[in-house]
Amino acid sequence: MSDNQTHFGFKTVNESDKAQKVAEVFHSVAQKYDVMNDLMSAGLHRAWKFFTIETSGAKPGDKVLDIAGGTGDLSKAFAKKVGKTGQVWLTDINSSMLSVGRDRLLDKGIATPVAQCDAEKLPFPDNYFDIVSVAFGLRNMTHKDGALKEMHRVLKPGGRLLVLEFSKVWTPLKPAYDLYSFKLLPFMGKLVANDADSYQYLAESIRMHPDQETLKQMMLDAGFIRADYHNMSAGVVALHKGIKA
Ligand SMILES: C[S@@+](CC[C@H](N)C(=O)[O-])C[C@H]1O[C@@H](n2cnc3c(N)ncnc32)[C@H](O)[C@@H]1O
Repeated sequence: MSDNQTHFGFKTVNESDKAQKVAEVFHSVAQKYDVMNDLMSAGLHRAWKFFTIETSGAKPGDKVLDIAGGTGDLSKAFAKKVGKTGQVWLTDINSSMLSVGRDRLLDKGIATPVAQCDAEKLPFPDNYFDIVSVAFGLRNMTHKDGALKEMHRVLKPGGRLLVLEFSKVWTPLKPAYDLYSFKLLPFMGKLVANDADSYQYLAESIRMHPDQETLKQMMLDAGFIRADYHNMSAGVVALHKGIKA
């Protein structure tokens, strides 16, 4: 792959085209995103997110940045933890996902700052947040190393990064997981969201994402210390955590 090319699922595309293609996926799925999440994971994504929040150690008064926050699941849970003295920023590059998220939070009585921004160019000062989270977002970014450096920059010394992402599944489960991802997922996407292609991209992008050890090394390379991960559901997802020194 040449310097200015990257992956969009299994396809090789110009770097300049990837963000647009990812944007089309999330504009298309935004309205059905939450129902599809529950359906595709049989509700498990709730447990993965619960574990993420508990691992973060968020406490009253903390400042939290939820990157690629989409429809706001993590922001909602963080807001409860940090209370009125804390701050949670729901951010995402995609206006459709963000407006679903903002409305959901407002419906729950949570008034939190919302900002449309690219994780690769965060509009926040250095050393500002106690916690940065990114759930199922890193996989979609063009320059993952640059995004990780930005996450490191905006964290205070001692601050934590939590990356919740699909990862490499336990090998004996791979055939069944492949069948599920490449046959059933696009079928469900077509049925519920009238969009098989976006869910085909989901399955492909998961396979192209760095595995547990590679992502851990990428976090260390971005400047994090004590980077480590915890597999969930046999490695279907992993929660990586790193600290800014
Ligand atoms: C699968 S959704 C995850 C939403 C939410 N975090 C959750 O766990 O339900 C991925 C999100 O990543 C966002 N995203 C993709 N590239 C991004 C980027 N460069 N910067 C910020 N957000 C991005 C998409 O717009 C989308 O809302």
